[in-house]
Amino acid sequence: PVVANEDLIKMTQDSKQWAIQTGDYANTRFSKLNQITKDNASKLQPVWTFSTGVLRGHEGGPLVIGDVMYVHTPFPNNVFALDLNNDGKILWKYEPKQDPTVIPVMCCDTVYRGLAYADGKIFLHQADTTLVALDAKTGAVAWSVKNGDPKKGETNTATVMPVKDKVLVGISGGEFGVRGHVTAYDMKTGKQAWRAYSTGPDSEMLVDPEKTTHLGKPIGKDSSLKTWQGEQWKVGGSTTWGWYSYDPESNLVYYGTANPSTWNPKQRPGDNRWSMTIMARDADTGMARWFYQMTPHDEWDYDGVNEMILVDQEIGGRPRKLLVHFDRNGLAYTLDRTNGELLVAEKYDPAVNWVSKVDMDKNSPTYGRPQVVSQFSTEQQGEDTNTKHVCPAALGTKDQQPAAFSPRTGLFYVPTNHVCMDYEPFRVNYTAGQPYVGAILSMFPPQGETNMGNFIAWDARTGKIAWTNKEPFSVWSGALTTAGDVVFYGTLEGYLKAVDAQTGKELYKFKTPSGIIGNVTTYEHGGRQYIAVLSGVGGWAGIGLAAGLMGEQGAGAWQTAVNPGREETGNRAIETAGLGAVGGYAALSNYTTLGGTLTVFALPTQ
Ligand SMILES: O=C(O)c1cc(C(=O)O)c2c(n1)C(=O)C(=O)c1cc(C(=O)O)[nH]c1-2
Repeated sequence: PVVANEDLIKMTQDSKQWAIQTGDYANTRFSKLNQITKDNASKLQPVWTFSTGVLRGHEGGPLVIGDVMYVHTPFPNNVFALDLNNDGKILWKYEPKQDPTVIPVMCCDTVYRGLAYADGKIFLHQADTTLVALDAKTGAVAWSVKNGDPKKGETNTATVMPVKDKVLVGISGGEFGVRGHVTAYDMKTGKQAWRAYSTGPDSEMLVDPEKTTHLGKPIGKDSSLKTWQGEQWKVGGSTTWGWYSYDPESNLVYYGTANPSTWNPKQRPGDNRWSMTIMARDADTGMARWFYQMTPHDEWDYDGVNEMILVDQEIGGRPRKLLVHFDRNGLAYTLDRTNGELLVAEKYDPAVNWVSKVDMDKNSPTYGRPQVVSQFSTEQQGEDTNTKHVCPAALGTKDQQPAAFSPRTGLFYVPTNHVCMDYEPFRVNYTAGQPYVGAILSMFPPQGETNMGNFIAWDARTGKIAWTNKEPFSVWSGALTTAGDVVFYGTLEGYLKAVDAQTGKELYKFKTPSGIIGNVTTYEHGGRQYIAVLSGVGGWAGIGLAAGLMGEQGAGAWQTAVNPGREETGNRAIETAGLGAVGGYAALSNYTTLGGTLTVFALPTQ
């Protein structure tokens, strides 16, 4: 057996540090720190700031390891080690040289969801898929390896997941027909240990047709190949650009796969397995234990990559080991994480309309499948037909912005999008390294409403919303919850907000220099609790600002680059640029502008 990385597990249990992007292996984003409480949070103040020098979208957050904070930037993926004993003085920086031609191959801004730490090293997975191990003390390169090829559309935005003696990484490029995979590299040397594809032959997917299960049944031989026409799985997307969780007890890693390519469902008949799937794999070998495909034969771009939150709660009086997942498709799933049994699947936004419900009858032939409402089926409405008012929009009821869980309230705190879309699929041909999208989109709030976001509290045992805070825009920032019964999140206009975990009541807000799409973190240093967040507007929702697509010229350039032969013109060009985000989030430019800044908050000292 491999020696467990006890070190990192211990560090994630020490709330003074923030040792992994997800807060802990279970992805709860809960901190035991309790100096800041719901009774004093109104007194919070910004106490220090740091400019990253980079303008585009800043996702993820800083790590705190001992007395050092590690801050990353989007492309070009600079890394700063800051001395917390010396007002954030720069101890070292690492500035990788990357070919800028990777920028137009990134679908949804040049974001990076943050660094990882293990074994005295900082792990950086660059936009161009170079994975680098840096000495945490000096910034010297220990090793580096290439995980993909941007010339084929392969890029990276996800963080690295260190598990035991390996680091696990995903790949982006679903909008370029990239075939998704997860790859494990040896932590000490960078040598590849295993790679598990999301689609294709059993041997390349690391599945056992008899032992790997789907809803309790063996997946059988060639389970992926049988659900694609011909060799479409080779350019069928199902990338792995989201968050990873790990359960040391079972040694299973959990993550989700993204949309099948193209976005035109008529072009790829079949269930397109295993796109849109929650996967549980053995961390040492990569062998799959169980799968659950949430959206077979996707018709809306509802990537299944959002975080899997591992919690132990009682359901029906019985303690269960749960996996809770807020999917892009608008359904929140509660599963038994040991075997993939489906326990709860409910809408976490009442606006969701493409699905009536998930079939929960174990004896039904459609068990576990969403029941699609034909009016909102982009396949049934047909190619070159604009299917109107589908909710949620392609960016989902939630996208990459991770939720948090408090064991004190038993509730999940979920940053959400409250956005609908019109979706017109059209025929595209595959060319390596070129956009392979095949749909024209526009986005807007649900009919009769104006708010494009909600921040909600969710009970995963019952599948019910506990409370909702309306937000003018999608909440694209990851939540944090603490033992002080406070929940923190950022908004696209740039506010850092603290709310009461029980009621959602707003306790504090502060407008940072730019829109927030980063994840809120906390740490303790010198006996004081700090709250840290990166601002810097961007991501898919903020792509209009981040990539300069707002005006006619910017939108026009986007149309030629992404929709060649199917360019929209005039107002419609602006409305549909950035796959609908430019029009949908146009009003954001009234509130904020670009710029990467770290802002750190604390209570005043007496
Ligand atoms: O299919 C893919 O490979 C892929 C990659 C990414 C990415 O790497 O950021 C996003 C998406 N898809 C996507 O569908 C999406 O909504 C999205 C939002 C964001 C973001 O950071 O704001 N990235 C991505």
